[in-house]
Amino acid sequence: LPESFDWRDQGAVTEVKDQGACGSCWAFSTTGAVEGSNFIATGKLISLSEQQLVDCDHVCDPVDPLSCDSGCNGGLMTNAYEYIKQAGGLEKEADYKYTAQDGKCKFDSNKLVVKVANFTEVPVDEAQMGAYLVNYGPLAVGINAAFMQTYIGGVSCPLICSKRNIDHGVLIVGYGARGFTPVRLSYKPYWIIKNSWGKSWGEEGYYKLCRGYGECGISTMVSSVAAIAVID
Ligand SMILES: CCC[C@@H](/C=C/S(=O)(=O)c1ccccc1)NC(=O)[C@H](Cc1ccccc1)NC(=O)N1CCC(N2CCOCC2)CC1
Repeated sequence: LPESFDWRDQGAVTEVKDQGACGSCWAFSTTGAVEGSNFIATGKLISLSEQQLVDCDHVCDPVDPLSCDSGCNGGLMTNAYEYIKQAGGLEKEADYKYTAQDGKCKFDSNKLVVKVANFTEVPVDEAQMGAYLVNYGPLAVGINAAFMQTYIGGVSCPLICSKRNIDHGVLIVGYGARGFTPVRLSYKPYWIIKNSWGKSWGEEGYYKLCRGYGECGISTMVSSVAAIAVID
């Protein structure tokens, strides 16, 4: 496994987006994972529609039927993958634009560009997450975002970030480690996380979270688009 890896260097990640005043983080995490897998499968980077998920995806979690995807009121990436499989795929961002509010479903099956054949939940520990990332592409993860609101840059490693209150969906696009020094005292491995709160948040929209401690529950709800069938 390489010491550091970043899917942005391969051109597999679209620009940082902004969900606005709408609890649709789950939809951005999902499109990010599908955009990455689609790039790996086709070499083409296509920005995909979160609004289609916000308006049209009301899939419920099979385990917890009360937890259904509900647009600006929250959702789960694993439910969203199921929706994409059932709906037949996703439209481009340009064809189904983001409005940051719940709307009537305007799905047009003639405009599908990407079809998800299958997805996997990644039940591994943080050490193996790097291998999944390198092999399958960016990972959609749930995280406790308590310390993200005050984040302004650098490697965040909050000591008391609960692993249980997972409340935000984001995308791991890579990993690295600050401080490659012989003494390795300041060696701080981190995950490179794409957020959906605009480019002015964090480091141009990105969050660096320390790696190896299961920080903020980063390794508890991990999923990736294992198999993607492409249209066009
Ligand atoms: C109101 C939902 C807010 C939204 C994210 C908003 S946010 O703006 O990114 C943000 C997050 C944290 C701090 C501040 C701001 N969070 C979610 O959608 C998170 C994302 C997530 C959590 C756990 C694992 C994976 C992904 N999902 C959730 O919070 N849930 C899934 C849907 C569920 N509902 C059940 C009843 O019907 C309505 C929906 C509620 C729990």
